[in-house]
Parts: sequence; structure tokens; C-alpha cells
Amino acid sequence: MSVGIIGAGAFGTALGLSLARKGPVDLWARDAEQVAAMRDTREHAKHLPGVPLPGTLRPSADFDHTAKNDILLLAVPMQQLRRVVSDHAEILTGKTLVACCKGVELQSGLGAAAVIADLLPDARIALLTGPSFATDVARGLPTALTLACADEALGQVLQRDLTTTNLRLYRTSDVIGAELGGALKNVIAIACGAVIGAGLGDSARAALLTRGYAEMQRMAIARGARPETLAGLSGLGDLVLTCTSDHSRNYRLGLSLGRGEAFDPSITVEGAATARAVAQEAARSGLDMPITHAVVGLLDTDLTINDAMADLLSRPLKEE
Ligand SMILES: NC(=O)C1=CN([C@@H]2O[C@H](COP(=O)(O)OP(=O)(O)OC[C@H]3O[C@@H](n4cnc5c(N)ncnc54)[C@H](OP(=O)(O)O)[C@@H]3O)[C@@H](O)[C@H]2O)C=CC1
Ligand SMILES: O=C(CO)COP(=O)(O)O
Repeated sequence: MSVGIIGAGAFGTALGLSLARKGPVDLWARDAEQVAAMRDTREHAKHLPGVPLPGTLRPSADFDHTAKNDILLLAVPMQQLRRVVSDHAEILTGKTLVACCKGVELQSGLGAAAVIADLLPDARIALLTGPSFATDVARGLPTALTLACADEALGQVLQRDLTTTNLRLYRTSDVIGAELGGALKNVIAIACGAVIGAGLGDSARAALLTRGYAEMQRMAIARGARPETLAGLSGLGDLVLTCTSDHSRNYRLGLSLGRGEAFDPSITVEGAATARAVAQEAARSGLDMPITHAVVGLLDTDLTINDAMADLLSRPLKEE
């Protein structure tokens, strides 16, 4: 089946590069100048400099043309997804849509697949997530991802059609689990970056990563996820990658917070809005999410990383 990609940022372009090895892929960007530059130079200078774009990857500023493909991957930032889908709802109705964003929408508390379902009840929806830096995918390095789809038959078709020589897709029907694993790990990555940035050490990071994983499970299971999904690529796999590599923008935001440095607000960092959305939901539902609350404190108040760690360490003692 033919593939189109909505969103020519780092990840959309990287997925396009990988899929274009199998056949033509249309890649939509909203900025016509950017499309012209990509066509002329065969490079995405802003997000993937130095990686040549093959002729089979076809940038376009024409949404409707790109949307004619059988499968559409939606690779825009989470907080923009509702706008992009609702702006083009008519042409997207009934299509096969694969969300590639990682986050929880601030206004609704919904994940990516749920936002699409909210807007387009007739769409055939799946989610592609898991440990995968765009630069690695774009360079053809080996990567394993989770394809989540409630419809088992459609999931099998998508798994086959979106697997490439460097992208190996595993399948699950647990969309909520995959969605939340990919969203919540970004919050924990900000926390881990902050402890490393503040010089609090690798042991503190290991503690946050592990207790952060417990927090992710708590929230995801409360929302109906299966625990084994959280233990897979979309949860633990992506958590480990994002909490240990300064290729991660979420981790780098954390490093800046820990060092008391400014961070470029134009960089896509999904964990910030997701932390706020999840903290709101945790407060409403009485879920214990202390690391998420600490991240919101670091982002939105003058809480320091040392105070945040002191708060976490002084909580009542309990069983693991
Ligand atoms: N980068 C990575 O390594 C990975 C990213 N992801 C996920 O992919 C998603 C996208 O991230 P990424 O590609 O890295 O982000 P980037 O910041 O690299 O790119 C975002 C893209 O979305 C476009 N965009 C933003 N708002 C709109 C809008 N309202 N309408 C149309 N297009 C819009 C931007 O266009 P413009 O340039 O015109 O602003 C840009 O092309 C995120 O949810 C992220 O978590 C998942 C795995 C890996
Ligand atoms: O999700 C990612 C890797 O799987 C990318 O992480 P960042 O968004 O933190 O860069």
C-alpha cells in the first residue's frame, strides 16, 4: 500500500527516508519554501543536515495530494495534532492514520490515537512508537518499534507495510499502553536530565528512571493498559533510550534545568506539556506521581532540583 507522511520535521522525514527505500513516499510540509529547498538540495537542512534524500522521497506542500496515499503517518508535535487533523478532517475521514507523536494532549488529557478517534470516529487508527532517534532512523541504523492497533487485521497489514530494512516493527493491540509508554517516558527523561545537569550522579538517575517507570505503570494501568506493554519497546525501551542519551531533547531540557541554563523554546520537547497534563489528571484521580509533579515544579515554579530531590527523598518510607 502507498504511504504518505504528514509533517516533515525530524521524525517524519526520517521515517520517510527509511520507507522510501521500499518505494515512493510523499512527505507533506506546511511550508512551501521548505518543500522547494528540500526538492532543490535533496537535504532537510534544518532537522537532518547531511543526510541525502532519495528521489523516492517526494516533498510536497499539497496536503490533499499527500493524503491520497493508502496509509498516512502523522508526525507532527502532539499539541499540534488536533489542529492538523481538524483542519483537514474532510479528506482524512475514513483513512488509515498512523500517529507517530508521543505525548498527552494538554486540553483533553488524551493520547495521540485517542485525539484522532475523537475527531474522526471513522478513521482506521494505529500508533507507531518506541525507541528511535530520528537521526538513527534517517541514517539507516537498526531500530525496533511498536506498531499498536486495536484492529488486529489492520495491525498486521501495517506491520508488514511499514517494516523496512532498518525498522523492525513489533505489534500490539494495546494502544493505550503504547501511547502512554511513549508519552510518559519523556517526563521521566526531563527529570533524569535535571539530576545529571545538577551533578547529582548516575545513581540518582537510576533511581529516578526506575521509580519513574513505576509511575508510568501506575498511570497506564489505571487507564487500562497492559503491564507487559509498558515493559516493551514503547515503554521501558524508550525510557532507557531517552533517559540516558543527550541526543534526546527531553533529556537535554532536563540538563538545562539542572544546570540553571536557558533552553531554546522553539525545540520540540513533548514531555513538558505532557507533564502538566498528567499532573492534572493524577491530581484529579488521586494517583501518586511525585516525579511528574517535581518536573512540573521545575518547569513552572522556582522549585530547584536540589529542593525537588529533597522532597522526593523525604517522602514516607514504603515497600518497593
Ligand atoms: N525526533 C525524534 O527523534 C523522534 C520524534 N518522535 C515524535 O515525533 C513527533 C514530531 O517530532 P519531530 O519530528 O522530532 O519534531 P520537529 O520539531 O523536528 O518537527 C515538527 C514538524 O511538525 C510541523 N508542524 C508543527 N506544527 C504544525 C502544524 N500546526 N501544522 C503542520 N505542521 C506542523 C513542523 O513544521 P514547521 O517546520 O513548519 O514548524 C515540523 O515539520 C513528536 O511527537 C515526537 O515525540 C518520535 C520518535 C523520535
Ligand atoms: O522519542 C524519542 C526517541 O525514541 C526522541 O526523544 P526526544 O523527543 O526527547 O528527542
